Amino acid sequence: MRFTKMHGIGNDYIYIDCMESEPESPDTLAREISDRHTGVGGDGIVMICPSDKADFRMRIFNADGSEARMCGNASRCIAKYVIDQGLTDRTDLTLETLSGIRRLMARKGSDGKVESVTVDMGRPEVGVVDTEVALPDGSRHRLTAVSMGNPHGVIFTDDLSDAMVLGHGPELERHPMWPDRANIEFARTDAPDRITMRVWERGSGETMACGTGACATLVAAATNGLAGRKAEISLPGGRLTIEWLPESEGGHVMMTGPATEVFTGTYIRN
Ligand SMILES: N[C@@H](CCC[C@H](N)C(=O)O)C(=O)O
Repeated sequence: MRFTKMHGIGNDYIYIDCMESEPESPDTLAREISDRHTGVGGDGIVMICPSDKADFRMRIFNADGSEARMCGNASRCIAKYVIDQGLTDRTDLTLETLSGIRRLMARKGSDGKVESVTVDMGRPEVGVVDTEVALPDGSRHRLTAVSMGNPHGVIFTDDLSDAMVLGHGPELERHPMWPDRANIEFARTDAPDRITMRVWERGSGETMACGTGACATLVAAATNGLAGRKAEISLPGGRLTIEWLPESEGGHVMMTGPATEVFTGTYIRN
């Protein structure tokens, strides 16, 4: 099976061109091929498929085989893939996801390849705001729930240590407050337009970046009065610019960041 390894600020997936056919059991494939010791290694797989509603369709599976409804970093990488591979000659595209249709606007660099992409991530849905969650170890965390088409719990804290992220992320992901687990963001507001965060992703563990997570964090920060509606979000793998447009302009969240191809290869399924 041919694949392309790509990443969006370190959030790495194995991209499979499914314009002709889809692999069997993509959930099992995602678990096998994402393994960093016995597979290619990645945070999951992304399938680029034809669509009858948009220019292309995305399916994304986390490293544990669960299918996700949306992925910000993969949306940018798909724009790069389909444009650089000549599957389209347009740079303003639509992408069907399980959470609806998203608009991708790509910019090319001097080498003619896509360098950065802005994604219209749609309207966020804010759930509980600044609610206390208690864990069995006695720790208490205040979180704000935001859906960016997938579920996020954002915790504002100055403690971005491993003890916090790796120690509490797994339990918070599976807290009974979520019907279907959630992605957990640990964020510190450095200024009204600058936020630093780490993310514990549902189904993949800590990743270098999460596009939907960065959007959810900006929305949670603005909702809690901790930031304005536009900020640069720094993640372990790099930076994204996130803007939550005013209600008068539709209230959508716009995400801008790079997309990078790493290598291509052939995976032999046993
Ligand atoms: N890394 C992604 C989100 C991937 C899916 C997520 N783990 C989920 O299960 O919802 C991003 O860049 O948005």
